[in-house]
Order: sequence, then structure tokens, then C-alpha cells
Amino acid sequence: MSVSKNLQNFTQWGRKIVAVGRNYRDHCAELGNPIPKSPLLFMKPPSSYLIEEAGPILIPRGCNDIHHEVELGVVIGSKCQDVSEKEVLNHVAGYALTLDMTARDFQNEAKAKGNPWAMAKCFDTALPVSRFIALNEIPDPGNVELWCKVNGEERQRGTTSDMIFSISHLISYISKYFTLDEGDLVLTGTPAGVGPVKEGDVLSCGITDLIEMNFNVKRKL
Ligand SMILES: O=C([O-])CC(=O)C(=O)O
Ligand SMILES: [Mg+2]
Repeated sequence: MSVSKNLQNFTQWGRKIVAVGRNYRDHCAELGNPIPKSPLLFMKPPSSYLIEEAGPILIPRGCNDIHHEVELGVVIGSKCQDVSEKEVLNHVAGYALTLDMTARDFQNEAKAKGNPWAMAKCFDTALPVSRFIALNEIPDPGNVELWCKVNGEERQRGTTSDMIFSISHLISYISKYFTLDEGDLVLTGTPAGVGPVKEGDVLSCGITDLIEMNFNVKRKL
């Protein structure tokens, strides 16, 4: 599809972000979570976007266990409402490399109490994001290798071919319940290897042979 209205700047559109959790078996196993029978969805706000030039990832106040989760993001190019799996790729404008930063201690507390995950997932700088990646740069989104390093040491390496629910399935499923609009972003879940970063660390992640991004980590004062 053609990319309209300067979608390259999708982070400035202020559009919604739908995140998928537990979409890789190895990540479900490492956190002791069951394999979902249907996609597990949560939201992140546009205020959590962090581009590389904008400064460090800020550990939220009171958080003592913030985790990296490298994920492939899908940028929606046109309205999706009850879209079939076959039609999904006609509505995709491009991609982005993302980090679904997670305050794991806040999330564990929320899980134990049966509460929502907003405090764990929505804080400022919780969504480091790359430049817009055009469709032709990722010819097969079902076979993309993602990696993540902390201070140069590899922590995550996985491929989107290991997703439990494919990108087509995820976007079709979401669109049956709520409308996705041009400029929205869908985070597709993280492979295994999630773990903590601390103040002073450098967090790097990439898509093999395509893109890399680096962020300093600081504590919010
Ligand atoms: O916090 C979690 O483990 C759920 C999640 O976002 C993911 O699997 O990517
Ligand atoms: Mg995630």
C-alpha cells in the first residue's frame, strides 16, 4: 500500500498502541505463564513512545525490576474493522523495532491481585521505538530475527516465525473487537530472554541485517 500523510512520523500521530502478550512459547515458559488460547491484549499509550534521539529510558519511581522485551511492531496503514486474515497485509503500512519495557515487579504485584497492568506497561519511556521501516525492507514479516543486548551481552535472540499467533491472525482478531486506525501500532510480543536493566546500562536491540538502536538507562528522579 502507499504510505500517506507522512506515516514515517507515526509516533507523533498520538494514535493507539495495542500490545500482544505471551505470543512466544519460550517466553511463556520462562515466566511460568500458560500458553494462551487466544491473543492476550493490553494497551500502551502514545505518551510512552521514546525515540533514540530523545534521551534515556527512565526507570519509573519505585520500580526495582524493569525488563527489556524486544518486539516487532506493525504500523497500521488504513482502518481495520472486521478484517479477514487474508486482507490484513493490505492494511499494513510498515514496521518498527520496539522495546516493550515492563516494570516486572509492578506487573507481578498486579497479576497477584488480579489488577490491570497499566503501571507496569504505560509509564513514560516504556516504548522505545525505531524509525519507520518500509514494507520493502521486511519482505517476510513472518521470518524476522530480533535480538537484544545489555552492555553488549546478548540477552534475547528470536524469530517471528516462532510466534504462536501470526501477524495476520493478530490483526484480524483485534479488528473483530475494536477498530484499528491509520497510524496505530501493534506490538507482537517478545521471545524468551527477557530480563532486568539497571541505571547506567546500555540497552541495544536490532533486527538482523536491517536496523539497530541503543538507549541509555537512567532512574527517574
Ligand atoms: O509482560 C509480558 O510478559 C507479556 C508481554 O508483553 C509479552 O509477552 O510480550
Ligand atoms: Mg511484551
